[in-house]
Amino acid sequence: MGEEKNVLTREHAKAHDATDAFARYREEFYLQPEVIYLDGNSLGLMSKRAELKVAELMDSWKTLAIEGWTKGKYPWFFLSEKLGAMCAPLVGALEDEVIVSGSTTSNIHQLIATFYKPEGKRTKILADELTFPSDIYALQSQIKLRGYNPDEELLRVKSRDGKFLAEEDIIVAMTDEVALIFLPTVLYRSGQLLDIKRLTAEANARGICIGFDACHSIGAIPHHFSEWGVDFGVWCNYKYLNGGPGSVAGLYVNKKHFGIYPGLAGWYSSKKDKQFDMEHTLDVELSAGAFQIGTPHVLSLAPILGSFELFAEAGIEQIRQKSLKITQFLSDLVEQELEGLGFSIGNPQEDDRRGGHICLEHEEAIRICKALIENRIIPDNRPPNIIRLAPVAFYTSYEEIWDTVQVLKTIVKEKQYEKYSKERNVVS
Ligand SMILES: Cc1ncc(COP(=O)(O)O)c(C=O)c1O
Ligand SMILES: Nc1c(O)cccc1C(=O)C[C@H](N)C(=O)O
Repeated sequence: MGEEKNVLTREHAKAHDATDAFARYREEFYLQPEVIYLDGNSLGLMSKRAELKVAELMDSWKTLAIEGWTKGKYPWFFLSEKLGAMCAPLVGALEDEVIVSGSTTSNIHQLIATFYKPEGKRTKILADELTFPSDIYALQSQIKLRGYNPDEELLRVKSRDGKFLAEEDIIVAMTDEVALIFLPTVLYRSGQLLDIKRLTAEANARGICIGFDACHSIGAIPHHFSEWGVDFGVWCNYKYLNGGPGSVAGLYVNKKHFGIYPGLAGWYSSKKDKQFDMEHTLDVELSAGAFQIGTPHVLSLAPILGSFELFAEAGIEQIRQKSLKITQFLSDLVEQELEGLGFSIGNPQEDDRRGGHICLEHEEAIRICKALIENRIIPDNRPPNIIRLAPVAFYTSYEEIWDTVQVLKTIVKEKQYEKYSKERNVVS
């Protein structure tokens, strides 16, 4: 006799919520009434801490004006570095290996412009065919700027199944023609978590510079970039880090590269005590701060200040444990409650192979998403057939997960989705 699996019920969800150490953090966020928000992998919710810091930074502008650069509770001139130090534990780096600056894509440009050094036969950039389009556009344009043809120099490791990447295939592609490797930590559609440590070791062994786009892992998964020898990393702060729409992004550069001249230099690349000498010779900052360009977006930095406080209090390891438990609960409920309704789980099941969102596959993904939204459950969808559901440690309850799966069952059983068009929304 096979082991009888316990049937999960709403009572199980309630029991998990009753013992969830993160339940108390829900009151730290503005939860929309009667809404189950599962799109934190695209845009995180506003926290009351974030709101407070925006008010404080606005007040510093009001009361200090130009003196706000060096006076007040959060002197603006040093704010990017302060936030970098607060973010460092989330990527496993030294405080001065991280800076909060730019946007994800502009930081990709900055770091590829800095570290892509095509020479002789070593001219290729190794990426992958599943990576986020903005990453590819940035890589293509950077290759063109060097006078090379991206069709020849940009390599994209193929997926064997259209969902996942095999580390073996990536390693085989690390030939002596590769000048730089740029990969996601977590794939934005399938939620696959790559073996960053292994890939970095293999790249280092071959003398190839390797960087990662950590948009879908930072704030949900612990990293040890510095210890692993990762050369550089980029990420946005508006997803799991709840920094607000369009919030300033983050980047990491390993200390072994300190002193390198930034590919995209500006006066904020300068050593702090030299910047206002106004010399035409840039005295490059000996930290990740060298990869800033211009004046920091102070009011967009403000919410991140509040949000990072919550991460410091909660701890990324504890956040990951909640995330693993609640995404597993969602997966188990999908298997139990949605059998025979055309759904499949599209992300890896193993804890050490999955990120913070569940990739739920269905041929009617777009229309089911529209029906979920009408039921006030907020996911998003991605081609070809993916509904992304991201339970977030800080503000998602187990009972919300139970309710979500019940609504999914009703939407499909009653064919509620049939009333919607098959076209995706302009922003999805
Ligand atoms: C993996 C990944 N890389 C890059 C981007 C682009 O980021 P941004 O628009 O902030 O430059 C996103 C999200 O939009 C993303 O998910
Ligand atoms: N950056 C976004 C935007 O400017 C508008 C709407 C969504 C986004 C996102 O972050 C999408 C997200 N990176 C994704 O994984 O698809």
